Amino acid sequence: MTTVLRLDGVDRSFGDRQVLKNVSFDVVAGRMTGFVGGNGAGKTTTMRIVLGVLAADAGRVTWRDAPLTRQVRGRFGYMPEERGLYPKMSVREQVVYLGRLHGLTAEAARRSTDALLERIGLGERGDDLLETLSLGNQQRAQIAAALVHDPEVLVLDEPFSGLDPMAVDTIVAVLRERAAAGAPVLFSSHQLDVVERLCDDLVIIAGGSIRAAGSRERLRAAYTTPRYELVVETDAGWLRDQPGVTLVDLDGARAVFDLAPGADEQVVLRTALDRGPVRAFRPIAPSLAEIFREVAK
Ligand SMILES: Nc1ncnc2c1ncn2[C@@H]1O[C@H](COP(=O)(O)OP(=O)(O)OP(=O)(O)O)[C@@H](O)[C@H]1O
Repeated sequence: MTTVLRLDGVDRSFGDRQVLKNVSFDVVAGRMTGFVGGNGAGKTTTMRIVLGVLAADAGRVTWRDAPLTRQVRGRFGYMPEERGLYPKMSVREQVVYLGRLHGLTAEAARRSTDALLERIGLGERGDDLLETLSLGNQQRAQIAAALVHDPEVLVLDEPFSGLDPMAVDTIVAVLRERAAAGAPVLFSSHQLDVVERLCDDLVIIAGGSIRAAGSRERLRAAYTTPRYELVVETDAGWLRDQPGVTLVDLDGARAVFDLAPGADEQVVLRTALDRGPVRAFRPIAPSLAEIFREVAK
């Protein structure tokens, strides 16, 4: 897996308040990286530094092992937190304009804009002024603006906020296509369910420090105890006395429990079978919300 974008020891203060502390993480080619943190954790500040809108006090941001230049950043697709399309310009006109700014010919910019607007469900609204669109549709237009020049990497600040579930699905599909075609996507969000569905890699920030980073599977394995669901036919209360078992939830014949490191789930299953029929026995993957609570404490 090739790292394309790397942050290495980035610090940033505003006045005497340090809001980023030694921020380091990698964005890998072809993958979707979710950048997750609570309000004020430092996501926007980090993304602004990546895009060169803000300078870091210390540390480096590199692109394919070389310092990030203005020219390289020109090949980035950016959706800033403050958005920034013109309310009084038509959607198509300004997406074309942004494509031209990024070096596309007029013809290429028009073609790319029309295809994108169609793809994200704004085909019929292209000639409308941005300000006449609903907030969700304005957000779709912002996504089109970030994608028009077929960027090599996408850096998106809260791309899903304000979108209805159908719009989220559309945008998720478009971003997945881009990632699969080679353009990695770094996106911030505090909608953990969306991040969970979308990202391959996760970076969790809290209080300006990176608390965890890596593939979703690795983080799942590293930060949570193995959890299982067992459904039997009679009361499952006997689980309480099983070595290594901590009951999380017991509802008659259904139990959810954590298993201590080294304890064998097969032993629990065999004990259950000795006592009668087993209707279900399965590991439960921890949700991203649980991992987040665990590492952002
Ligand atoms: N220009 C600025 N001047 C002073 N403080 C700032 C500035 N920009 C950000 N901050 C502070 O830096 C901290 C990190 O803010 P940032 O916007 O990066 O967080 P965030 O993770 O994007 O939060 P949110 O999810 O609420 O947008 C916050 O405490 C914020 O108040």
